[in-house]
Amino acid sequence: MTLAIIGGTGLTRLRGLEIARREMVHTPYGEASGPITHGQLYGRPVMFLARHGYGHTIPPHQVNFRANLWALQQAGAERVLAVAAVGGIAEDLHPGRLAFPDQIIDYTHGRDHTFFDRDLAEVVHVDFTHPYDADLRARLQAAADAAGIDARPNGCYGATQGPRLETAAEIRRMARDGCDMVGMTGMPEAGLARELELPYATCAVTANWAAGLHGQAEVSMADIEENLRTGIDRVRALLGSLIPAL
Ligand SMILES: CSC[C@H]1O[C@H](OP(=O)(O)O)[C@H](O)[C@@H]1O
Ligand code: HPA
Repeated sequence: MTLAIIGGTGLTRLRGLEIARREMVHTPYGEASGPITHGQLYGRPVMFLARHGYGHTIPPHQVNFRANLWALQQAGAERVLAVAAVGGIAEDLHPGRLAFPDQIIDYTHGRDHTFFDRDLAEVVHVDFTHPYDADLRARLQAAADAAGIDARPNGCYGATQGPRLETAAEIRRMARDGCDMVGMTGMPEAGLARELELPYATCAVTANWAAGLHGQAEVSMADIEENLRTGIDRVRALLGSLIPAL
């Protein structure tokens, strides 16, 4: 099963990927964030797409999620691993730690969030009780354990609209709602993957404490960049454990 990796903030290329070709897929939903890179990583076929573009120029609310997911499936992806930077809300989601969320709450608005809104013979409602693929999550956890990487095996991802960060009150509300982490791209990405029946899981990389937590006066972009360097190194190590075992 060919794995597609969607790289988020801090992961715009896959180190070690032996590139075979780049493919620009034109979709009925417009252009994806960029070409899909096909290649071999650890001896397995892998494709890669940078969610915000290869130069990180597309803000979260303007990502064409429909085109991205559609393009990956057209290009042959059979499962999708999303890498996503998040702010930690739960006490144990400290900067640098990885997590494999098992639930999601959608606080986004105005995004093109479904494939089922045109040329329908009938109205379609997909099941989304468990938004992330259990098998891929289990493989991620096994890979983390095998590589000695400390990762939270679950958690609820709260997807906000961005591009601004949240207020302290918004984060307190999200904590009351049960969110363990906050990011800006988890939805509609996860929902669209489900509509296409693409198994989908997220490796979240904690970049910062979410707004207002642990006495921080403001969220510092410099801290985020530094924490992401450590976090993304862990993601690369995780991929080195995950992919050969696929
Ligand atoms: C302050 S960084 C915010 C930026 O990082 C995350 O991107 P991604 O999910 O693609 O890794 C977050 O969603 C925001 O877009
Ligand atoms: O604190 C955050 N909020 C939303 N998205 C994020 N992505 C990284 N950190 C954050």
